[in-house]
Amino acid sequence: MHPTPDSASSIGVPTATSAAASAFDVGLAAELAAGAGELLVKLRAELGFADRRALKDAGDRLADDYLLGRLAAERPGDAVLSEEGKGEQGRVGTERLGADRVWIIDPLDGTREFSEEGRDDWAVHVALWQRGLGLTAAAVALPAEGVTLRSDLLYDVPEARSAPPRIAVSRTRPPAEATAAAAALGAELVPMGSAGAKVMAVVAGTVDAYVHSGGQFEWDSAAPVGVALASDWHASRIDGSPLRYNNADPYLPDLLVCRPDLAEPLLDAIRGTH
Ligand SMILES: Nc1ncnc2c1ncn2[C@@H]1O[C@H](COP(=O)(O)O)[C@@H](OP(=O)(O)O)[C@H]1O
Ligand SMILES: [Mg+2]
Repeated sequence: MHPTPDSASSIGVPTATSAAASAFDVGLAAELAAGAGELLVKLRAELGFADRRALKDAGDRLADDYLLGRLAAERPGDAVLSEEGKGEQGRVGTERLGADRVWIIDPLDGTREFSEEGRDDWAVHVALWQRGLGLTAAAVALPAEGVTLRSDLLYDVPEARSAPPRIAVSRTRPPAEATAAAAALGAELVPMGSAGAKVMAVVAGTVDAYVHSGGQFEWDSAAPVGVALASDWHASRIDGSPLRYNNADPYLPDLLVCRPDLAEPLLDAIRGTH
């Protein structure tokens, strides 16, 4: 049973998810991501953009407190890995390493863009990792667009376009691999903030690929990758190996998310740069 997509807040159509995925977990992921997103939209309106540092800090704190509070209430037996969390719930925590169910959350991805007036490339990530199964539920809210993408909805891979491919990259640190891959494929680079916003631009068909390297953590990609994989988009490390989550060290420095037909050409081009 899948929730009916609400046309105002969701795109995509219901999809068959793996038997391991619980509709309740995906529903919670989407509710929490959208709920944190609403708080962040209000905060932006209240604080304004005069003090960007204060806005970023307040946003991180507000969304993290909300998500940790709701997860503690709704799923008290589960562990959490959060960018903002501290101690057992943060990057230095070890409790999650023995847990069977771990929520991997990025309360505010694209913090820089969140603090810039008029930008909508920022996101809230909520994913569930389960031992032996990997990512089984995921939601990415794009609050400034009023959209939440989720792993129980299908985001169809469109027909290949005849136009040159478009590759999303970090606005502030576009990796050399992406520049080289773009040159090899005659592709155009599209600078954008937030890992979540970039992966969602891929599954929405706005761009054809997202290439990142040079540093990132599990929370930056878990929920976006969970959404993309559930709809059969390609997601891997840039050497083609699988993305693995809930590692002792959550550093996960690179990824490629793209249309399946572009995976091999892009991986070949990236390999050529190494
Ligand atoms: N070299 C790096 N090291 C650590 N984190 C990085 C990184 N490059 C990008 N990221 C993180 O990945 C997210 C997307 O970055 P970008 O917009 O540059 O593509 C941001 O998450 P946060 O906004 O949650 O910190 C950013 O901090
Ligand atoms: Mg992030």
